[in-house]
Amino acid sequence: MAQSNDFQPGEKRDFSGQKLKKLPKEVLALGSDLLYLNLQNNRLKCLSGISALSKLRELNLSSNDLSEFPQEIEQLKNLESLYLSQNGIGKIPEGIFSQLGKLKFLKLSTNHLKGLPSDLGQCKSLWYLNLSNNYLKDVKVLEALCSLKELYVKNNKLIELPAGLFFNTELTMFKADGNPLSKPPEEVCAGGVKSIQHYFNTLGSSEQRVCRVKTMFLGSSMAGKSTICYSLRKGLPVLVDAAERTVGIEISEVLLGGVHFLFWDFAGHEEYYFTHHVFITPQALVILTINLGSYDVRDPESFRDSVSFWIKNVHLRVPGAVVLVVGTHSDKCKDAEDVQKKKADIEMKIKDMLEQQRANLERWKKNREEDRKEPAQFSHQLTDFQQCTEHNLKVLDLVPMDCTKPEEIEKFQRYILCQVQNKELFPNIENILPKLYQDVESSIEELKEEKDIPEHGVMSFDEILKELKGKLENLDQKDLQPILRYLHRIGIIVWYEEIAALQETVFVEPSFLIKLFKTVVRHDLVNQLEGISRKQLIEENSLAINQVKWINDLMAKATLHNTAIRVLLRKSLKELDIDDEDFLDEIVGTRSSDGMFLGLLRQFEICLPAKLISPLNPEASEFVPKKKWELSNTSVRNRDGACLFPSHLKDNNVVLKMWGEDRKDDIQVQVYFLPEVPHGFFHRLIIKSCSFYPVHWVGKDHCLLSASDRLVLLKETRLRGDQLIEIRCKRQPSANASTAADIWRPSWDMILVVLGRLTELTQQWPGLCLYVCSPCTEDGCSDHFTWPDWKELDVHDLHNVQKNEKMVCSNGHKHRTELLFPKVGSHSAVPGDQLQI
Ligand SMILES: Nc1nc2c(ncn2[C@@H]2O[C@H](COP(=O)(O)OP(=O)(O)OP(=O)(O)O)[C@@H](O)[C@H]2O)c(=O)[nH]1
Repeated sequence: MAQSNDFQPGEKRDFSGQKLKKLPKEVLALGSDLLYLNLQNNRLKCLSGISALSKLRELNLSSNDLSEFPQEIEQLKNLESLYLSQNGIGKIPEGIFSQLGKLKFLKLSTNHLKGLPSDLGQCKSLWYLNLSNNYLKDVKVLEALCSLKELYVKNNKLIELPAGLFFNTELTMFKADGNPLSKPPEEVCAGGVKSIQHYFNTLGSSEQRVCRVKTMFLGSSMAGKSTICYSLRKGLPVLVDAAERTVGIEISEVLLGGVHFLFWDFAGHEEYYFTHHVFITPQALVILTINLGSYDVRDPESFRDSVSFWIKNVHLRVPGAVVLVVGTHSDKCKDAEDVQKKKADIEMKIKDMLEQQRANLERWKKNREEDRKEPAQFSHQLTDFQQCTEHNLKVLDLVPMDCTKPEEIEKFQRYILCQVQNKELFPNIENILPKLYQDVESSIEELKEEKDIPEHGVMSFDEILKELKGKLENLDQKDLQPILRYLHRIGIIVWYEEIAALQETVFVEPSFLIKLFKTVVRHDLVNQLEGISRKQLIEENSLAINQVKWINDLMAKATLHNTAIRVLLRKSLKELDIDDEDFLDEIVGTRSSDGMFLGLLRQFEICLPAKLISPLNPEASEFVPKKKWELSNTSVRNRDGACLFPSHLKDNNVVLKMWGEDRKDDIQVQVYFLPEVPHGFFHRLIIKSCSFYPVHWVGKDHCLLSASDRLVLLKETRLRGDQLIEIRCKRQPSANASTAADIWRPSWDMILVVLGRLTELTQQWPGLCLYVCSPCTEDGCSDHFTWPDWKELDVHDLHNVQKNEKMVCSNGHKHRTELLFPKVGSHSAVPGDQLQI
């Protein structure tokens, strides 16, 4: 790719971000002298006259309003680099690319392309091609691009990839996430070109077609999820006892009409949802179960609890999911008319809710488009909005059902089968897999039966590979990786490759893992503590007096003593009939060493390790008058150890007492969440941020972090109907700071660390869109200053894009720039110079 600085001053022109609607005459007059032209971020709809620039080697037309591919480009026979991303191009006519024999670099991402012209294959020098975010179903033509080194086809509609693409070209970089791929499946592509080549090589003649779909049952407690699950499995109504509540998630497999359904039955209590979201994975069928009998059309709470809570969370976590809504207990409704009334009400409210969310996003997007002053710096915020508005949660019409009737169960079986076989809804339930996949899966089953895999099923990648090699001699690491990724997607195992701390750990028995979590992540934790027997206390060398303290500390400080966790865990493991003492010790741990369970809780960011010495700051050491106060020794583990579970926090009193009043001259950053702050997000942010700043105070939706003389407050709040997390820091001039920017540096350091953690977290919710700004702090002014694309910049850039000493809001209020944006000196604010995102 040519760079603008490869050209002499007279050979290049930059007209980016000038709201141009047509090509400026002065440019066209340059004719064959011009080699480089940058027209990105304008409003161009056509390019009449561009053929005059016959020697052009690089042309940047990204972020314009082109809806048709400009035909005149065919005359720019010297073009080497062409940028056309973020336009609305729907079609490329035949015969253009056959004229562009020198083209090396082509960017066509984020357009509306449904197909590619056959002569694209004639661009034999093309080494970079970006076609991401289009609607392509077929890329066979690219097999002819023998020089191709980098290819991006993310977020298209590709089902199959042509094998020749990976054997005839020089491809080293290939990205295809977000396609409904069945050959090869997405998880093979995630392993890169080598993994795809390996897939096609091993596929050979051993090709197997496998139809499988992970099916997740979500909905409030008592809605009838387990009843449907069991009944579908049996093909007959199975009535579950009302006292029998699902704890955690139950997993089972059912074969219906040639399709394997992996049922994941999630417990309905909202408290359980905190650990559920990590198990809600893409490309699955979601069955949202609603109890029609108890649903009340006049009560907004009824819709919130039984419908919107679930739909909103699915939307944030798996934005492209298909949600099938089923209304159980139709026999408990007054009559058929009542059933229809409730059905119509729920469908209408869902439609309204999704439309409102969409309209809100559009409104934000439009605002951003209108007030973009230096577009290049804000283009990513816009792209985020664009992508969010394109997410399309498909919610199917509600199916009313009486789970006590055999004919309704049969009808529902046929219905879900019909839905998953609909290629529009589920383009890739069929996967074409090498036989090795089946061999590995069967071998895992055998190893379980032979007890070579421990009952808890928690193993390192290397251990599982070693065990499997005993059965499949030639299996190696590169074979196993995509197979485990596939088994994770369809719900047979759990493997969080993307979480650094869990990369090496494979959970071969997901339901066991989930049951363990439910020991402590549950709505009735206080009851569980109260229910501990004397015998169980003695086993952990504890007394009844300890039990009272455990309960009090949980209720007052949301902290659960590690000893109490051990007692509860031992109890639930015994209930699961696990009595192997060595195994129990390994999981439960002892007073002097943490068991595997505590490690898992922390790795999954469910709780924060804490100490119980100070009521304000669990990590701080005790203050004794006249004795030197020392920093707490974090290496002393477990003695007095406990875990903080933020979901049990009831108010913000402790935080507010330390922080005092908000002040007008606080520096403030607002992070708007669209459509909303996901359930459990703030609690995870508390855990992440407090792990970084050990001196902290926490509350229900507030958290205060401290480092040297700085305090940074985070709070989840609402403003004019929008949800946001606000980050504040009080003015605290440092005695030895020489400039105004230096005074604020330590505060911005902390804010940037928090923002880094926050962004890291948002990756778990792909349906989420963030908008970051600093508000104008004048009384009554609602204007704000948009942050540039801070995720993309390093800290120095962030300083450089704010050139002014003062900035003025649209209502004329002046602010010093260092109070609005991180203005750092010559050294970096965050270790490593780059925001750790
Ligand atoms: N009459 C009637 N009873 C139903 C129907 N569906 C479920 N039930 C009963 O409703 C109760 C709750 O059903 P479950 O299947 O346990 O509910 P769940 O959604 O799994 O609840 P959690 O385990 O708490 O998440 C059970 O007693 C079922 O027998 C139905 O269509 N009609």
